[in-house]
This record gives sequence, structure tokens and C-alpha cells, in this order.
Amino acid sequence: MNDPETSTEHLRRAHLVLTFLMHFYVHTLPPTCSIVIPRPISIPLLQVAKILDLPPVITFSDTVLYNWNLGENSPDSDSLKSLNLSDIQCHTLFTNTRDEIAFYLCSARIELHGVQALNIMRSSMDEIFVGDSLAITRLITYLTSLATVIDELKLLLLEVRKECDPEIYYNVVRPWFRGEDSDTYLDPGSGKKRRWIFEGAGDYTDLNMLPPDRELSGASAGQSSLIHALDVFLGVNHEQPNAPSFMKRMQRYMPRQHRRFLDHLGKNPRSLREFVLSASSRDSNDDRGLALKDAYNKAVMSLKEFRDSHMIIAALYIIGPARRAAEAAAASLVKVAAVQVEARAELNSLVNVQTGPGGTMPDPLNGITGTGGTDLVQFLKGVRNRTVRNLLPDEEYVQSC
Ligand code: HEM
Repeated sequence: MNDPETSTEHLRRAHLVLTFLMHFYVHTLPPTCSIVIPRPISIPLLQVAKILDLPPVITFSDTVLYNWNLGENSPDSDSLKSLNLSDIQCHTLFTNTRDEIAFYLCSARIELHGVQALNIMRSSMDEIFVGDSLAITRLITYLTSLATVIDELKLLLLEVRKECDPEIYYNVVRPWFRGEDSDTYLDPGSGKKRRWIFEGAGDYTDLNMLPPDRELSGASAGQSSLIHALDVFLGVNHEQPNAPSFMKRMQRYMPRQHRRFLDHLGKNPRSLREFVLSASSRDSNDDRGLALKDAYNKAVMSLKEFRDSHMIIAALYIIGPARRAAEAAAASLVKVAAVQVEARAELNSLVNVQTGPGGTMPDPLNGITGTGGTDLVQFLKGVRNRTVRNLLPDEEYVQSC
């Protein structure tokens, strides 16, 4: 039996349990109340988070990576290869709905199937290191398989629609994941955005482990290191000059081993893209140069198509329900306003006071426009476009010949 204080499995489980409890607590507080996370949750969570080097907030690791197990009746599987993706279950839930389960399991299946992509990347890096003609032949095979695996990941993503209803996801499941930065209410004392106060944290000098910018975002599949790894491997760069990109910020929420792996991939002395460019110009009279470029482009196209499908899913699960929620809120404001007008008219008739022309009915759309939909579409399109930019056009071969 592992020592619970040092075993990684126990610490991960503790992070999961404590962050689920914390999010339950925070999101059931009245909106007018300051957010003070009680000491029995805050102190152990800060301690565990410090050891794991994870932020003290719910992450993709908690909802997905540490949240699946094999079903009772499934055969013991000692290798991922023989694992049947439909046999997995998840054990910790906020809502106990089929939709929440389907949402987590969709990502878990992608992660498990994605192990094949990681293996291909590792083998490809070895071939890039060797760099001879046999290595090129092998790379062509690897990149072709990588494209197929990414296509399969896309199908797994689209399968979320089978059992996860967009309205339930958006209105019932998703609100539990919200981090400090998505809070829409103001602190009654300061009138500013509410901060999450970790009760008792000041009593411990060794608990100074909140991120320096103190950003506490909620769980997002943007924290899946698999997609980041595909970007780094294929050479897709999301960095921007003035501030850390969304992708970079999300890496702070990944297990540290995943962050290290991404660093390792990024520090490869010779990038795959560079290798494909130089090998295809060197072997320009050889079909293998063209085949290598095609195989690379196929893998980039598959990642682009994964992102196209992801945009469809984001539209279905976020933009649509957000718009409908805003319309419903506007309609109910209209109803409230109509009742107010009626009541005021009644009052006026009772006391015989006239309202001015046009009355005082509030604009029902005030404060409801802008659900973030436009920003989200722009953001996802930007990520997708940066992927496409990596395709190698024929001209580059001509120029480098
Ligand atoms: C119903 C399922 C899904 C929905 C509604 C969804 C929604 C979103 C949203 C709204 C964002 C923008 C950033 C944020 O707010 O977190 C995002 C980003 C992202 N999501 Fe998803 N997502 C889903 C499933 C997945 C899955 C299964 C993966 C992969 C394991 C994934 C990978 C990503 C990545 C890597 C980003 C960063 C942007 C990009 O690389 O294109 N998402 N997602």
C-alpha cells in the first residue's frame, strides 16, 4: 500500500475530491455573499496542489484524467491496446446526469485513443534524429498513421452528441466548472469582482502556491496536453508577442509531467517541419520527398479538421444555448416589465397620477447582449487558421531546391 501522503495516486484523488467539494461550495453560495473557502477544504487543497504543482481549482485532470475507471464487468486490461473505449466509466460527478458522464467520457476516450498519437510522435522523433533515407520512409508511414489517428479523435469528439444534450450541458453541468475568473457577481463589500478567499492560507508560510497572476480558471479541455502536443510536434505556433496565449496559460493547469513533455517536444533540436522541408528539397527528384510532404500535410489537415469539428461542437454546446438563455432572460424581463407597467397603471389609476409619455419601462435587452459568442468564434477560428498556415505549399519546395 502506498503512503497516502506521498503517493501520486492518492494526491491526485485528493485534488479531485477537494476541488469538486470546493466548486460545490462556491457555486451554491448566494450571489450576494463573499466567497470564503472554509479552512477544512482550503488548507488540504492548497497543500495537495502545492505538491502536485497544480492550481487549487478544478482542472481537466480532475474531471477527465483522474476520473475514469474500467466498468465492473469489463475484462482486466493490462495494456491500453486491449482496452475497449466503450468499457470505461467515470466515478465523480456534480449532477449525476447521463449528459455529464458523456461529456467527461468523450474527452477520456480521446485521451486514451490519443496515446497512439503520442507513441507515433515519439517514434518519429527518433527517426528525425537518425535522418537517413530509411528514416524518411518510416516517417512517411508514421505521419500517415498519425493523420488516421487524428481523424479517429475527431469522430470520438463528434460522438459526444449521442448522449450529451447541449441545453443540459450548458445550463446544468457547465456552471459547476466555473473558476474565479468567470464569476459574474460583485463582492458586496468592495463592489469589485468576487475573489476566492482561501480561509487560513495566511497562517501557513509554505502555502504560497497560487499562480503569480492568481488566475483561477475553471476546467477546460483546452488543458488537454494531447492537442498541445500535436501542435508542438507539427510546428503549429499559437504564441503572441505581448501576452501569454490561451494555450500557454492552459499549460499551467496540466499535470507537471505533461508540461515537461511539451517542453521536451518543443526543444527537439530539429523540428519535424524543418526536417520535412529539407528532406523534400534534398530528395526533390525522388518521389519520397513528395510523399513525405504529402504525409506531413495530411497530418496537419487532420488536425485542422479536428478543429473544424470542435468549432461545430462549441457552437452546438455553447453558442446556441447561450443565445437561447439570453433570449429567454430577455423574454422574462419583458414579462416582468409588462407586469410592472400593469401594476403601475393600476396604482396610478388608484391614486390618479399620470405617468409621462412612454412610461418608465426598462429596455428588456439592456445588459443581455454579448454572450461571448463572437469572441469564442474568433478565438477558435484563429487557432484553426494558425493550424492551416502550417501546410507546406509546393512553392516552398521550388524555392528551397
Ligand atoms: C462538448 C464538448 C466540448 C465543448 C463544448 C468545448 C468547448 C470549448 C471552448 C468553449 C473552448 C474555448 C476555451 C474555453 O472556454 O475553455 C475550447 C477550447 C479548446 N478545446 Fe474544447 N470543447 C469540447 C470538447 C473538447 C475536447 C474533447 C477536446 C480535446 C480533448 C477539446 C480541446 C480543446 C482545445 C485544445 C481548446 C483550445 C483551442 C483549440 O486548440 O482549438 N475540446 N473548447
